[in-house]
Amino acid sequence: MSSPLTVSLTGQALLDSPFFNKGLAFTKQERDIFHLNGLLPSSEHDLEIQVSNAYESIMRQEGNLNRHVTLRALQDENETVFYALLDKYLIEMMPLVYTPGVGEACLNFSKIYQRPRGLYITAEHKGRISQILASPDYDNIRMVIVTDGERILGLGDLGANGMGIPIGKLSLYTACSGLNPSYMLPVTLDVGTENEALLNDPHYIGLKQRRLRGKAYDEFIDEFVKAVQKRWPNSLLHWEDFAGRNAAPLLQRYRDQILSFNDDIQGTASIANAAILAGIAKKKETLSQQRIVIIGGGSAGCGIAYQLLQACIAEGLSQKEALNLFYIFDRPGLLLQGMDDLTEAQQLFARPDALTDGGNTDLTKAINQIRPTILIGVSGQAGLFTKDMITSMAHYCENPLIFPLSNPTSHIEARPEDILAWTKGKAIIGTGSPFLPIEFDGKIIKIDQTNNAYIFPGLGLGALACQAQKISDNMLMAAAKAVVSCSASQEHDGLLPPLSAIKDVAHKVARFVALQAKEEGLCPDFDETSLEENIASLSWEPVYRPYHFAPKA
Ligand SMILES: O=C([O-])CC(=O)C(=O)O
Ligand SMILES: [Mg+2]
Repeated sequence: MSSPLTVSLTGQALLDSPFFNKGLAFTKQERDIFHLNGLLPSSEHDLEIQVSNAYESIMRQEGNLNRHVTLRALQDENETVFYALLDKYLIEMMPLVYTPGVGEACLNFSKIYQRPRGLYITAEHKGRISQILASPDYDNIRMVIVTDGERILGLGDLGANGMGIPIGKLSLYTACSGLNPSYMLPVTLDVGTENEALLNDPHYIGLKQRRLRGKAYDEFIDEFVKAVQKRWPNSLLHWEDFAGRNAAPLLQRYRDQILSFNDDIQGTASIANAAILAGIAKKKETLSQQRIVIIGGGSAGCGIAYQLLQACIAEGLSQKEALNLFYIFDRPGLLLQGMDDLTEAQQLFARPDALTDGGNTDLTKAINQIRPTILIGVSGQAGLFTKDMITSMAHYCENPLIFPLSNPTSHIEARPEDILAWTKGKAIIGTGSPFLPIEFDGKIIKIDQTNNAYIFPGLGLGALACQAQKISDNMLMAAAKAVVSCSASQEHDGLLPPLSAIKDVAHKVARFVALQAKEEGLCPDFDETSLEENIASLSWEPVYRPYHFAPKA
């Protein structure tokens, strides 16, 4: 039996606490001690029955959105049942809690909003952020997941409705790595929105003003980061779904000041890197033999390019030789040196020479000239990979690696069944959102969900467990290598380990990340023999522990 927990809540307040509530699983004795008599029907149910009831009530709902709402209501009622359910049915529940279900939830967030969870810090709270964080409810926080809602998946600016994302990511931290949910805080920085539909929607829950920009935005973010650092000096700040224009500058500004990472830039890059390294190993090739086209030069696209560039350099290429392998396309077409308004990240990859014959802006023409071996989509634009593009790619490359990574499913650049048909089953495919295996030519082909969910749970756990001062590029590379090594040790045909192994992956990622931090001198107080103990102290299991009552001190 697990060790007892001291609890000071009683009566309705105990039933209203999702972390402590056991619902019908409170024993007769607990019902006496915690003043629950009369508040619950007589029957005592165990966790197994509660999970099976919850599963049925979710599956009874029609469609992802209703199922997401039912799951979220369960999370707000009883976190033990919620996480025990995720444990048992992770493969079925992940697309509801996470992409694509969470995308639909964010689009409808104002309408499905039920109970508060996490913090909404708005532009009106400027000057008072520390006060908001000061509540004793947040004494144990070790992980803050923050968004400003400007680039929610591939859906764009959803303002405060983007809160679904940090909540969903937090759920996966616990489901995949076991991090204690009471140590995590989802935060939305509501600095306004440019989304006209939301500004005009009477149901919208967020601040109805245009986004803070420039100095006002920077000052607001700075107040928030400093308040987080002061309140929780040993915490990790996870940046999520900021627009390209802010994501990279914020990461650069703060990555050496506070333990932090940007999941869209670094987590997505790390998993794309893992899948690509596994893919080229399968083809018995090296990175230097690749030509890499990335469609979408935002945070994810440049992040992927940057980490692959490091991998090429580690393989022995000079920076110049390595840069020559990359072609990034964004709204103006192929990124070229001298273009106006390139971000710093884009400038590094801007090419010296244009393509000929319209290839700069016509993707099929570009494919014919570049003859890429790897095509990555992080554009957020559904259907951008056309049949012409993909058949051209397969014409020049026997087994092209094709990764339409945009989320949710409705925004994918091409559906895997089409890519398989257009390439006669030759393409090696990874997607950002989940797809069922596809039957092609009598064979069942697994589609790897190349999603940062393979990386961030273990990365966060590992960085906290070794008390890293910051997250280095090599720690992200170590995370990718951990995934590749899990994949190599499993019997399967895909590039990535099966999703069913995601917990083992998270623990291996955590170990690789912590050891890499140690090697780089980024965690001077950490002794690797205490890694498992440190991980255990951050972890939690969805089981009921016996409760002892003690009044609040
Ligand atoms: O949330 C996901 O599924 C992956 C991700 O970070 C994004 O698409 O922004
Ligand atoms: Mg994201």
